[in-house]
Amino acid sequence: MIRLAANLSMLFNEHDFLDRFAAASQAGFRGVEYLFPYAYAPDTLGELLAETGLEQVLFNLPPGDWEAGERGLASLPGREAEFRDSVAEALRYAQVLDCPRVHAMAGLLPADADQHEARAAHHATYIENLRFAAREAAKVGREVLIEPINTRDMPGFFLSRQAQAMAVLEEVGEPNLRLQFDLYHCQIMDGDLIRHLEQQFAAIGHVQIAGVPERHEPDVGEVHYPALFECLEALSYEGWVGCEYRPAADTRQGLGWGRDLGLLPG
Ligand SMILES: O=C(O)C(=O)[C@H](O)CO
Ligand SMILES: [Mg+2]
Repeated sequence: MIRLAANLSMLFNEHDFLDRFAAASQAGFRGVEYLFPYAYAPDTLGELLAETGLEQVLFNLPPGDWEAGERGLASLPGREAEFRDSVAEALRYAQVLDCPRVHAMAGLLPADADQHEARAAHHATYIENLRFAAREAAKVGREVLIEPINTRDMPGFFLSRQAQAMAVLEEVGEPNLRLQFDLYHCQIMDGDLIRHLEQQFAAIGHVQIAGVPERHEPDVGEVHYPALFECLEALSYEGWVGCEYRPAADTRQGLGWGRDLGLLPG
C-alpha cells in the first residue's frame, strides 16, 4: 500500500510552518517531510509529531548558505569540515524526531571553473564525504540518501542523472547509503520512469512525486502517476512517497487526486 507523506516545505503553505503538521494530519497524511528542521528546537518538532500522530520520514542535512544560493555541501571541495558538522547536526535531529533517513544534498559545481576538472574534484569529495556520512549514520541506525535533481530548476547541481547516482552508490559501497528517487526530476532529466524504478528499485530509500513540468499536483501534466503507483505496488515498495509539489491553489482542495486513488481519506 502506497503511504503518502506531506512535504511541509511545499504543501500547506496557507499556514505557518508549525501549523502545517496539524493541517497535514487533518488531511489524512500519516508522514511528513520537509527541507530543514534547524530553525526549531528538535523537542518542539518532536512534540508536534507526537500531538498530531505523524511520522517524520525525511529531512535534509544543513545545506550551507541556502539564502546565498548554496544547495548542499556533500561534493564541495574544501568544505569537508563543515560537511562533517552538518552530518552530526542532522543525526542529532534524526534521533530526537525518530527519523530513519536524511538527505545529503550534493551541492553546485562552480559556474566559472573548468567543468571537467571541477567535476573530478567534486566527485572525489562526494565519495569520501558520503562514505563518512553513511558510516556515522549507521552508528545510530539511520540511512543517508542522495537525490538527482534536475538542472533546469537547480542549474549546476552536481548530481543530476539517475545513472550517476547509481554509480556513486556503488563506488561508496555502504549499505545504508540509498537513492532518493524523485520522479519529477527523473522525468525531466532521464524519462523512462517505470524502467528506472524497476532497475534501481533495490537502491531506493525514498520516493517523491510532482506533476511535470509545472511541479503542481501529480494529476496535472505529462506523468501518469496511477501507473507508477501500480509499479511500486508490484515491486512491493514499503517506503514512503513524499508529495513534494507546489499546489496550484489551495493545498487541501488540490488533494482530490489522492482521495480518488484511495490513498487519502475522503
Ligand atoms: O528539490 C527536491 O526535489 C528535494 O527533494 C530536495 O530535498 C531539495 O532540497
Ligand atoms: Mg525531491
